[in-house]
Amino acid sequence: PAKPSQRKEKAPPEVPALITDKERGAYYEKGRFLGKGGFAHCYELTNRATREVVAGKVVPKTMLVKQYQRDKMTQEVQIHRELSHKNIVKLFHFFEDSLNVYITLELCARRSLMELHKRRKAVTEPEARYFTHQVVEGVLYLHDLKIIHRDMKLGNLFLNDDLVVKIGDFGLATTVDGDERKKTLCGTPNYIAPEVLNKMGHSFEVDIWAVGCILYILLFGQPPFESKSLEETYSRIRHNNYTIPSVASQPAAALIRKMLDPEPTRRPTAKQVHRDIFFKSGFMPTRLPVSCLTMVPKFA
Ligand SMILES: COc1cc(C(=O)NC2CCN(C)CC2)ccc1Nc1cc2c(cn1)c(C)nn2-c1cc(Cl)cc(CCC(N)=O)c1
Repeated sequence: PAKPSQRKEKAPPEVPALITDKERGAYYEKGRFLGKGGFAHCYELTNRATREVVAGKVVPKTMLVKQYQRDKMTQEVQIHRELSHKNIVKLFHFFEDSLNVYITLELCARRSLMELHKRRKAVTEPEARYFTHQVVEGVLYLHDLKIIHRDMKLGNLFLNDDLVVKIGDFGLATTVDGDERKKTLCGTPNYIAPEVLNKMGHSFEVDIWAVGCILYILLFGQPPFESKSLEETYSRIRHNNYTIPSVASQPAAALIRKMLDPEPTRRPTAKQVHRDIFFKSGFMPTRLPVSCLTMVPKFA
């Protein structure tokens, strides 16, 4: 068997205590480990000069030996670095040293909607409106720029100290030229749309499908097509086999049904979702207390 040092995806990167961005003459002190995803490990990095704390994604160059791996990372950064919106994680810098490639990103100190979901399960409808509305504003910004995220999921919806939602991880994102339908997707989105499974070509509508899954989980505490096995989940997606609990409000049920329409062209655009009656059909908080991370809020 391969020696541990040769085992590819498991070896954590060798990360120097002081990380140097030679081109900019910037130095970062490595802080605590925040988590890992794909080939990347993420740490809190403190800029030595400004004392600003950022999220630093570190990818060992040993993971980027094949050209397609380098190309994928280059595309992720090329797309992400151009973005500037309150509901999109900011990408600050991208640099390398002899061992690793580094990406510095906006630190979201309250982690992501995944951790909130694990702790709270279903949240109140005002909270679901609050979070989903911000996700839709971020998706609207991306779609206006002809960018499809393609991997919208709770773990990629980061939360800062004010519980503002920030869409991150553009590892599966792509740009659309004209009316083309994308034929390939290298990776496995979490809330995968039927047209991707059926390889019928896909476009912006896959992000709307994912937002439908996200709203469903926030309101009902579990994914709409959740099953014991991936095959069973895929079968339920192909058959559009899900139910909306009777506790759902009519506007919530109607919006979810539209976003989870098996026919992509019948799904609402991000603009139409943004204007949907669901966001006006009840209280929409302008901000949330951090206590929402752990307990049901008492709205005055
Ligand atoms: C202070 O900010 C954070 C703290 C934590 C945290 O407390 N993680 C603990 C660390 C200790 N272990 C035992 C439990 C998780 C996690 C994430 C934080 N912030 C944070 C993390 C961030 C970002 C912004 N902000 C961005 C952008 N990309 N990533 C990013 C990148 C990777 Cl490769 C992996 C993960 C972990 C998955 C997750 N959803 O937590 C995140």
